[in-house]
Amino acid sequence: MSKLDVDGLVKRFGGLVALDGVAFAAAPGEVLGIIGVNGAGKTTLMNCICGIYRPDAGTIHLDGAVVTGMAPHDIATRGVGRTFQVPRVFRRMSLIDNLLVPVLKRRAPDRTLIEAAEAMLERMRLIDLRHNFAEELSGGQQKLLEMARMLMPEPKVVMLDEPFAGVHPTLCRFMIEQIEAMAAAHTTVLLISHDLTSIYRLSSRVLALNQGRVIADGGVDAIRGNPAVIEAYLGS
Ligand SMILES: Nc1ncnc2c1ncn2[C@@H]1O[C@H](COP(=O)(O)OP(=O)(O)OP(=O)(O)O)[C@@H](O)[C@H]1O
Repeated sequence: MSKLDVDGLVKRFGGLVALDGVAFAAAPGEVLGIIGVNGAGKTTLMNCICGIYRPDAGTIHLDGAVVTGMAPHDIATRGVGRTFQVPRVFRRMSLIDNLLVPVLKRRAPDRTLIEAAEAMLERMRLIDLRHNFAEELSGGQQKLLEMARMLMPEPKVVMLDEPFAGVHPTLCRFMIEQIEAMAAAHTTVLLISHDLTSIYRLSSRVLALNQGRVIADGGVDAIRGNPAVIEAYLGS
């Protein structure tokens, strides 16, 4: 059984069908790139998987269990983490405290937990700023902090929404290494990006969406040459 199975997913906003029967599966250690022009339904798909939106039809299985329509915190507890297009950090909290938020409801902030948070900040090259407020970080650093916070509860599935948007190229390269490390640790990674070069470099498979439908699902070479994908991009 795949880590994540999505079948027949439909999401409507009034008369607009944002997702129209989306189906795919993603396995542990796989980086599934999700591409599509503006409005294709990429973020809506993530919002349905992590419980922010309740789908109108379809099912989402996580490790074989149905999680469709569950509340975001329940889905997070089952091992799904995500980042947002515009990073959502706790601006007036220190970096260390930002990292403790997702784990504190499970355990008290003992020395081990603080050491784990410090190790994560070390990994993300943010350790020297651990006592600063999150609002003091640059936009790219806030994206790293959000990634670090997402990883703290050791999620099995992570969804990254435009991690490279507006980020300095050096930081982008570092983020790419971090995403490769997540996959190497058998995490299932769903990666939305308009940066097709990074998507093609990182993804083991790519899902192309257009107007809420999957128009292609396959390896990088197959997607690159797929006439429907080329048409969707050139026709926009
Ligand atoms: N909360 C909402 N209310 C109404 N319409 C919405 C809502 N969220 C998304 N939509 C619409 O659903 C469609 C899909 O949007 P979505 O944000 O999922 O696309 P996307 O592929 O992520 O685009 P982008 O690359 O611009 O982020 C769009 O037409 C969008 O306007």
